[in-house]
Amino acid sequence: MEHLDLPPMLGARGTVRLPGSKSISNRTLLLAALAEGETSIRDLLASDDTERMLEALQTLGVSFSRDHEACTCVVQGVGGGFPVKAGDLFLGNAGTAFRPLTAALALSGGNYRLHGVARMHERPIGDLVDGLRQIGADVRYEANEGYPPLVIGPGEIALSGPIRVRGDVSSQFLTALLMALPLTGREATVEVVGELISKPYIAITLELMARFGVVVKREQWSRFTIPGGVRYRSPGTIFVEGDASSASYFLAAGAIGGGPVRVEGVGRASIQGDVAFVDALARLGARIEAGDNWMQARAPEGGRLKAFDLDLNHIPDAAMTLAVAALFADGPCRLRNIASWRVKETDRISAMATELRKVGAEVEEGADYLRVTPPKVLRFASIDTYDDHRIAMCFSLVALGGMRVRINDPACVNKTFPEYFDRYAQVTAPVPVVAIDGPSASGKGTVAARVAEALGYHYLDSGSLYRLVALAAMRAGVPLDDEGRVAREAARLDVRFEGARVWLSGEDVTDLIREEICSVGASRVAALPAVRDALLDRQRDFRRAPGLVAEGRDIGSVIFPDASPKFFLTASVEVRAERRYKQLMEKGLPAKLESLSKDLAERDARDAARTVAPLKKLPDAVLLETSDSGVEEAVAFVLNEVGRAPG
Ligand SMILES: Nc1ncnc2c1ncn2[C@@H]1O[C@H](COP(=O)(O)OP(=O)(O)OP(=O)(O)O)[C@@H](O)[C@H]1O
Ligand SMILES: Nc1ccn([C@@H]2O[C@H](COP(=O)(O)O)[C@@H](O)[C@H]2O)c(=O)n1
Repeated sequence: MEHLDLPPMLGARGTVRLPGSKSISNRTLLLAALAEGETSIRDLLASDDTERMLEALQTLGVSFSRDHEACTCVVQGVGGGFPVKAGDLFLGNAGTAFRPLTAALALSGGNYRLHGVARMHERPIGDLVDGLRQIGADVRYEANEGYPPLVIGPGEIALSGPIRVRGDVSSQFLTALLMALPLTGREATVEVVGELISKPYIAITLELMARFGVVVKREQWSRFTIPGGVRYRSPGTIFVEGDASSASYFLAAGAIGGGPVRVEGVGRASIQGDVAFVDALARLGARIEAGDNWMQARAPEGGRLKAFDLDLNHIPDAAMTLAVAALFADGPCRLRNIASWRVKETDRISAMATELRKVGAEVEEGADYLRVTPPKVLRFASIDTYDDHRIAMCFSLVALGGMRVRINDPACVNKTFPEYFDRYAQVTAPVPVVAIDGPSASGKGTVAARVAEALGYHYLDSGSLYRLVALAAMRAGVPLDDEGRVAREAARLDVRFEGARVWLSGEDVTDLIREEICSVGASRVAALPAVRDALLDRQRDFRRAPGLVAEGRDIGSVIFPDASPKFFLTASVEVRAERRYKQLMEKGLPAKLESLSKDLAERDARDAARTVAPLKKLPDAVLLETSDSGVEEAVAFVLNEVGRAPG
């Protein structure tokens, strides 16, 4: 499976222009299609869910033209029911397309089949179908009672009493009925059974219907009346607000990562309920500012977010972002009244609990709540995303805790925000890595350690890990060409670095691993792909704030390909052999110049010839030839490239 590795971040700061709201985009497309006249929709979201809606409308005989660059779509309304009276519609996992189209097609007098991806066929739709059947609609289940796929025929529509629909599973059932009922041309009343959840989404529906000329009379949140004889009429041009749910990731990034992070395209004047996310974030101590169409978040005065216990029924989607923000709170947090999570793209309560535990949180999962106790230290985790865009987006925030995180199947964000990770990269600052690769005894270690000290960064001598593996394998009697067994030694290496000293299973082996037997052994085990794999994460874990200087053979190519700057440090083989000879003599270790020179040449040849992560100068690495220059000059050169004057 594809994955995206996000490095640990130093913080977040900047401005993001948001893509159009999914909820507004798909409602507006349907209303524009059903309306009389031409509607120019500006700032329309381009994502999987809107594509499914547009494909369906095209199949149903609605014509439109799109300017992808300008995010504009001009829809020629059909002025009532759809002209095409038969069709097979695939709607992916787009609830905002599936539910409203079900109701509109049930009142369009044709024969249709609606289906989607496997998960869509697990998401309940029975309450909507029951509501439609009350007025004579012909809607049948193709497979499982209460779930898509659906088969729709021309029903005998009769509006006598109020239509009763449950409001406590998904507010989209009510939205679907409300948007479709004007197609009957008659007065219709809908009564909500049970407590209506996610009310702000109904507010969006009513607001958009009003913009298309149909004003619904609302009594509390339990009774809605559509007047008789009304028709949708195009408002001409309509602007789609930025997506308030998508804003939540960036606002949380500002609150966790210092900020300020500002989002543009949605603000206090929004019709989307999820703008209330900033109020929740303010309860966590984040410093919030907002205007009509922008919002901004910064970290709390004291830096850390406050623990919370909140009813989040009104912002179910943005609430997922708070579940991840809880990892950064100063105590256990409770997210309440979120039962609707269970019937979304996946069972979000269960999925979030599973993934939060992976990064080290203690999580209690209830039927309609989550209690998240933040870990003392975040753990690296490979986050499964369950084909759920919001899980991918909200877990990207883990990297702001200074811990790298892997997001599996990152393309799932295409559902609502295809450019999410690009925008995320624009407002986050990864922990910097300076990479120094080069052949043996070129001076990488000496230079890298000095540069790290000057910058106040951490230091990784990756070669010492291969030396340690060779030593551990030799001690365990494992032949150095037995890839599986050597890799197991690498995976369970019990190693501790303390300043310049290295400890293997409690023993100081600093000098031992510098002996030629370990040098040669290291270069042999380093050619084994399974061994390199086993040491990958161990090396990546060295990337911690405020930064890292790492040296080896594949730092710039494999371990930290995003390192900047990268150096290739080298010197002639004769010069390097002499340096190594001198170095070993000074340490009182045995050495012969001729055999050192031969060994170095052989190691270099082996390192350069191996199939995995061979030693080579990368096109984006700066060459540093030190045959005729000293350590001070090399250190000054690197610091200068890093943008820091040697001092
Ligand atoms: N530019 C230089 N001029 C002279 N001596 C140098 C220079 N750079 C490093 N040295 C010396 O060369 C010796 C070998 O350097 P060092 O151990 O840093 O190399 P290395 O590339 O890290 O080796 P290895 O790959 O084996 O770990 C050290 O004693 C160091 O002081
Ligand atoms: N990134 C790296 C680092 C080292 N190796 C191999 O380990 C041997 C010892 O490394 P030193 O830097 O301590 O000399 C070296 O000869 C390489 O074979 C590596 O493959 N990748």
